[in-house]
Amino acid sequence: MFAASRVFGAAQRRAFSASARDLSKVTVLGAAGGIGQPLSLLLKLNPRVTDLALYDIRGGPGVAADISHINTASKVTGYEPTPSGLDAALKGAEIVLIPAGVPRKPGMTRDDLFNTNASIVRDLAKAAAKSAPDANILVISNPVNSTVPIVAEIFKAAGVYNPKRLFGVTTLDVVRASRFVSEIKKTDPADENIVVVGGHSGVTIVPLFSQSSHPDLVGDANLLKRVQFGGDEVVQAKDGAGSATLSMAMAGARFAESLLKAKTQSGVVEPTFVDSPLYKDQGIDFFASKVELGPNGVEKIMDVGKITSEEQKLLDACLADLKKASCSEDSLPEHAH
Ligand SMILES: NC(=O)C1=CN([C@@H]2O[C@H](COP(=O)(O)OP(=O)(O)OC[C@H]3O[C@@H](n4cnc5c(N)ncnc54)[C@H](O)[C@@H]3O)[C@@H](O)[C@H]2O)C=CC1
Ligand SMILES: O=C([O-])CC(=O)C(=O)O
Repeated sequence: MFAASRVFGAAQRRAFSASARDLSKVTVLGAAGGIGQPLSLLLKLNPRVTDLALYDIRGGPGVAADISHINTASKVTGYEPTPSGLDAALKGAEIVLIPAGVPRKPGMTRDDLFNTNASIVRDLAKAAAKSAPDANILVISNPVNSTVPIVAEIFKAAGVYNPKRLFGVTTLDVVRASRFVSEIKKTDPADENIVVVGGHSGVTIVPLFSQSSHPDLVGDANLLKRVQFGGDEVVQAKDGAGSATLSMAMAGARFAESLLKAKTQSGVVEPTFVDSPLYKDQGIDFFASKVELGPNGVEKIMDVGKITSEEQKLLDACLADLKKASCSEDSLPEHAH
């Protein structure tokens, strides 16, 4: 038997019993993909999820039929790739995860995905603005630094934008940084929680080791490169077969779990790429920093805090890059406006 109890600890199962009456519908758009399938699997194992809706332009019902046989309580439904299927998948969702879109191949940057993924995310955002305007929208599709602002624009155009409910999922950067540090320091990765701020590509990914229990790692060029270009490491190793999927599924499931937990618990904090006041005066509307989550989504956006001069240089490079990304939002496919 493969039970949720083997994956989730006793404390989580107790928390589940307390909140079992809460219905938590979670929708995955792009559920049959490399990320979508393991992400859906992990969500099926999460006792806080009561209703799992799986949508893809191909294969959603098949993945749903498969996952629905797992003996956890949640209901799993797969939807046909039609406008009404998409609307039904979204109706009543509390969380919508979006891993729909194409992944990188070696030699590509995340920005090279923009032309294809911007329109995919735009169309899904339009459907979400109509059928799940109050849901938390968790954007995984790359380039995250641009796809998140696209969702904001679509929700604004529909008159339903709530900045507290839109998140670019940068959790994989935190997961990687924590893992890489634990390898160097021979610690339990579960005890490491490295703060990563900025965005989700190359130099916009800024780990703040000075705020960890290993401040000596500031200036470790190899570690910094692994954190900033961890995605490329996987793209190269997969050699044309895509980018990170399994680690991303874990990271996406962790972020969804944090949001669900934050409905009933205070003090849940995750770095995430949100509509942020921190650098608006520099023309940067979206920025990832530590965010306290709550029942309404974003509860509190924290500033980057105390950092070293070396980290400040990394942050300056990040801000310059994010500023370029913001300026080029005018170059969204014209239909995104
Ligand atoms: N935020 C992050 O940290 C990470 C983001 N990613 C990004 O996630 C995205 C997905 O990656 P993979 O799952 O590996 O790709 P994949 O190609 O394996 O899966 C994508 C899925 O999206 C579906 N899809 C395409 N258009 C759709 C639409 N209009 N509606 C619904 N579904 C649609 C496809 O049918 C496919 O099943 C990529 O853009 C990738 O760059 C990947 C890793 C980490
Ligand atoms: O590198 C990619 O293209 C996928 C991604 O965002 C990551 O693994 O961090």
